[in-house]
Amino acid sequence: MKLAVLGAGAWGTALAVSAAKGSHEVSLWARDSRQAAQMQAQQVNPRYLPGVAFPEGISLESGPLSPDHAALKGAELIVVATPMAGLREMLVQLAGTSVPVAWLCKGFEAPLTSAEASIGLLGHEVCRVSAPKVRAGILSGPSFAQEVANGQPTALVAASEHAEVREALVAAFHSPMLRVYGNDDIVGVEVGGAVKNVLAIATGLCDGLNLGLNARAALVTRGLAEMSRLGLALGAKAETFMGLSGLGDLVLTATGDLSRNRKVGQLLAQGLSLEQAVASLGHVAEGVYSARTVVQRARVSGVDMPISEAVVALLEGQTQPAQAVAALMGRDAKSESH
Ligand SMILES: NC(=O)C1=CN([C@@H]2O[C@H](COP(=O)(O)OP(=O)(O)OC[C@H]3O[C@@H](n4cnc5c(N)ncnc54)[C@H](O)[C@@H]3O)[C@@H](O)[C@H]2O)C=CC1
Ligand SMILES: O=C(CO)COP(=O)(O)O
Repeated sequence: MKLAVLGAGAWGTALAVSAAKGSHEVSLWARDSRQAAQMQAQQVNPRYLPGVAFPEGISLESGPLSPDHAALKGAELIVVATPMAGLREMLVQLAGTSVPVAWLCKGFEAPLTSAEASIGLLGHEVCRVSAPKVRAGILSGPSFAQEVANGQPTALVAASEHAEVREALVAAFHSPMLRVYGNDDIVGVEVGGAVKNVLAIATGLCDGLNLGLNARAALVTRGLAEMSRLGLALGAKAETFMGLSGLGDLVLTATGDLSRNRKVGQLLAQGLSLEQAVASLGHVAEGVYSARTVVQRARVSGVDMPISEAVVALLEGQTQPAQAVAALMGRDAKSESH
């Protein structure tokens, strides 16, 4: 199969490597032509995935993306591997394609304007307005790029309302060490992937402040409850949150030290400013950019998300960690099912 992977960060590169090891032909597009040249020369991605040698079958591309770009020639599946901030721009270029398209980004797009009514969108909502005819989906689930690139066992979820997109993702990426499950609930899968990043900032803070393992388990569990409430309000199925992109990705990201979102929380706990924490990562931490929208969409839907609210207040400097903990612990007693 021939694939185009648009975006040569850690995750796009890891999946390109994984697919090429499965004897697929992969065009890996980097927006930075110097980065593409460096990868071509070294057969490794030194900036975003050092130490992982490219197998045969990966060709490097760059230059402004357009519908007739060489990277897309003959592709049977197009994978957008940019952060959420780049998704719309990519989809606009892909609006006329008849090839299945899937993105890897986990988050809400930032609101397009600063107007109060402007609200951030999930990937499938961005696609609905920017490339409505494209048959699209998302590949998500608990997966640190480094482990997938190492060939360590991983399970992903391919979510789309189109069977053809789910099947293309399975054909491209399912392999002996990478299981790809199908799911038609793209809303639930996208909400899971976006909200777990915000919750991982919370558990990173919790662990950085040495609040204890009980506190972390409480954040994960009550975080799952608020993720599910938002998902149901946006039209997701409840069972999706017990799956790979819900509980699975939440556990991985909230507890795994390879997580960039968790790292942001840990660095904030050490006293770094948000700007310092983000700058020290060298990679995107989508929870930082999605947190405000998670809370905004919850408010619009009448959904209570106290942990996400606390993360926003911390990120925006409106509260300090000790105050946030006191506010969460001081909430009225209530039934666990609410
Ligand atoms: N790294 C991981 O383990 C995983 C990442 N993801 C998701 O995949 C997406 C990409 O993450 P990574 O590859 O890890 O990020 P990264 O930070 O390693 O690399 C980001 C890449 O996107 C490019 N980029 C940044 N802004 C762009 C824009 N506006 N337009 C086009 N290209 C742009 C950068 O040049 C870079 O090549 C994120 O939404 C992330 O949440 C999902 C699963 C696993
Ligand atoms: O999505 C991920 C794991 O599934 C990666 O998480 P981070 O972006 O926090 O590193």
